[in-house]
Amino acid sequence: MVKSLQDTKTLNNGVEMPGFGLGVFKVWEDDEARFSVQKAIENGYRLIDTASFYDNEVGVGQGIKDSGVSRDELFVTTKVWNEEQGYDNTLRAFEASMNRLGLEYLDLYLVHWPVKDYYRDTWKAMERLVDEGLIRSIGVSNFKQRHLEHLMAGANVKPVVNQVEYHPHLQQQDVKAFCEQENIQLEAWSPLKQGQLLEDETIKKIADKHGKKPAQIILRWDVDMNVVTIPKSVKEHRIIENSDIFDFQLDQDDLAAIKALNRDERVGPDPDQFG
Ligand SMILES: NC(=O)C1=CN([C@@H]2O[C@H](COP(=O)(O)OP(=O)(O)OC[C@H]3O[C@@H](n4cnc5c(N)ncnc54)[C@H](OP(=O)(O)O)[C@@H]3O)[C@@H](O)[C@H]2O)C=CC1
Ligand SMILES: O=C1CO[C@H](CO)[C@@H](O)[C@@H]1O
Repeated sequence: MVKSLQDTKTLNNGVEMPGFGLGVFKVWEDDEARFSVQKAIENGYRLIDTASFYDNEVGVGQGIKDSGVSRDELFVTTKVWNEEQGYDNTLRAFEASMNRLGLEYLDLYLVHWPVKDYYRDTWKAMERLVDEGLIRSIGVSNFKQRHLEHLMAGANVKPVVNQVEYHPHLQQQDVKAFCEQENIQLEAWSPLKQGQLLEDETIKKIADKHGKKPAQIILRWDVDMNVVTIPKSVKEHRIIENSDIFDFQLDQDDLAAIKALNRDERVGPDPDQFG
């Protein structure tokens, strides 16, 4: 169980991954990405989640350097975008991401979406990059059980993480259970449903009960569900607020009330549309 911002999960390859981090989707300006990343790290975050699609890897890399925290204390994730998939393309995309980030090695590289006919070749390239010592761990994002099974049937390396849309309105019971069975760490994207869950009456009531903010209730729930979470904010006070979730506990009534909020409702695409 993660009990502090710095606590880690042990992945299926033995690597330690922070249980909580910063996401930077829609932080389109490098200066803003640089600021958020620097502030997050200064305030104790150790996991940063970007993607080549977010077009801010340069800013993320600068924020990491500005923070002054040593590279081996940080856990940096980026992702290979859909148009970059396939064996040779992935090798090229990885090199380009690393040049933008200005890093010598990457902690976690994810297949961003299970693009039909490509993701197995993408994976082969990622396995090669692990062999070459350029990436510590590889994983996937937006994979359903059938995608994971298909990938693993032809893989030498098992994915360590599956990063999926996950929040009280989309509790992903099936994929969560499969990942738990396979020892693949689930990671939540859009944990706040891009802000849409912050006005939910049930969440607000639980927040009032604990003297916390709605975002903190949702993020604490992620931690309790054993799901790594990466809320995005570009505001320092929210970056701090989002991580201030380790001084209280949700009780059984809270957990039951949040469980009942599930509607299987997405804010992003359904992975089925990629094949
Ligand atoms: N693998 C994938 O396909 C995907 C991965 N992701 C990853 O997941 C991360 C998180 O998801 P994301 O889509 O950004 O959405 P989130 O669910 O993290 O919500 C972010 C929104 O909530 C606001 N917010 C954050 N904290 C608070 C707070 N305490 N109080 C009020 N408002 C708040 C932010 O505004 P403000 O910045 O102004 O504070 C922003 O508008 C992404 O940044 C990205 O790294 C996201 C989508 C898809
Ligand atoms: O990472 C991402 C950001 O969000 C988009 C949709 O909301 C996703 O398509 C993309 O995977």
